[in-house]
Amino acid sequence: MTTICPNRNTIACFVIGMAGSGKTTLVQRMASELSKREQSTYLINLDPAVIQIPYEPNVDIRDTLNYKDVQIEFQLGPNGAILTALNLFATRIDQLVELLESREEQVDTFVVDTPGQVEVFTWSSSGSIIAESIASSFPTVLLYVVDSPRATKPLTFVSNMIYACSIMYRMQLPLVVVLNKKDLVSTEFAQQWLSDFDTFDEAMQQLEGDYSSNLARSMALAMEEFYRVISCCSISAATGEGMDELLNCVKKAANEFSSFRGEKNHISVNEETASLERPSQATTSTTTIGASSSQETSRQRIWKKVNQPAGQSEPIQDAPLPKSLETTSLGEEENMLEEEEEYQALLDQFPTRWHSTVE
Ligand SMILES: Nc1nc2c(ncn2[C@@H]2O[C@H](COP(=O)(O)OP(=O)(O)OP(=O)(O)O)[C@@H](O)[C@H]2O)c(=O)[nH]1
Repeated sequence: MTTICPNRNTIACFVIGMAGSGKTTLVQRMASELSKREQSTYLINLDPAVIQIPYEPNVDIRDTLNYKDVQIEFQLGPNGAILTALNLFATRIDQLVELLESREEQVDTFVVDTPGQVEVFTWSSSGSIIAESIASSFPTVLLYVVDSPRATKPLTFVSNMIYACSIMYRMQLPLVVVLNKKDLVSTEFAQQWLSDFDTFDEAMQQLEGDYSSNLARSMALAMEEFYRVISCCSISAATGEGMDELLNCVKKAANEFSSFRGEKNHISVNEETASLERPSQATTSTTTIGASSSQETSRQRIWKKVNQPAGQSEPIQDAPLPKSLETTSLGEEENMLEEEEEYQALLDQFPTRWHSTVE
């Protein structure tokens, strides 16, 4: 018996949060702070719609596909195009994981920047697939970035916390709440509201009588357990203040991930091989992880997930697969090859160019 990832030292951090909260600035800051500590980072941009980023990503979704082309090709609005771009990217997640595994020796932290439309990543099947696939190989942590000046309003604060809580439960990964922009506003208010309901209640009393204030108070009360288990830190991604605290929180969360997965993921060596196998090599494996059916390859599982309706976290067991992904007998090989080519042609509409500054 062995485990998938608990002993791996390279940590993966997904930086998520509302638009404008400072995710991209934080990714850049993490790279520079870790570099000062002689630790290397590997940066991944998953926002297909971003025009300019202030760091040089090692992997950039924009190299894989053109967001504008997706919008025109599938006649989609901006959010639909981001979602479709992520779906297409998710079909290649096994390549990404393989690439990250090949960089493991040189890299201390993978930092993943996500789209500003937070729900597009956190509530889509492709977002889960990408996060789960990386978490199946590396200790993975979610950094939920909060725009602190905006969160000074109690209602915005509690909405942010409910959102963070729902993301943690949906993605099943440890989460660190990062109160950003502390150079603009003291974040003490948030630390107090998180640790002491009475102080939050006092702030809410100023909105007394408002329907939403009563709701927010009861929600805050219900959230107390969540507040107890999450870790929280205050930083300024712009100035670098608080980064020591953040990096400590990341380490603790990664340890928590490792000990949790260490207990959960005791699976046989065959199963481990099957879960990480490249689709073309997956022919004789007879084991699988979790709820997936017994002879599924990783590509089959991904295909099912990408095609399942939004909001459905478990793969649909009988979701239609392209024939090329079904288990086939030797007699069907010719057909399979044809359909494999069709499938590949679909993917090849979007030129892939992984580039790496680590090399
Ligand atoms: N003062 C201050 N400004 C910050 C800080 N972090 C980010 N900003 C500013 O906030 C704005 C948004 O920052 P981004 O890093 O682009 O935020 P984002 O979450 O990646 O934005 P989207 O990609 O649109 O979701 C920029 O003008 C940043 O310069 C901070 O710690 N302090």
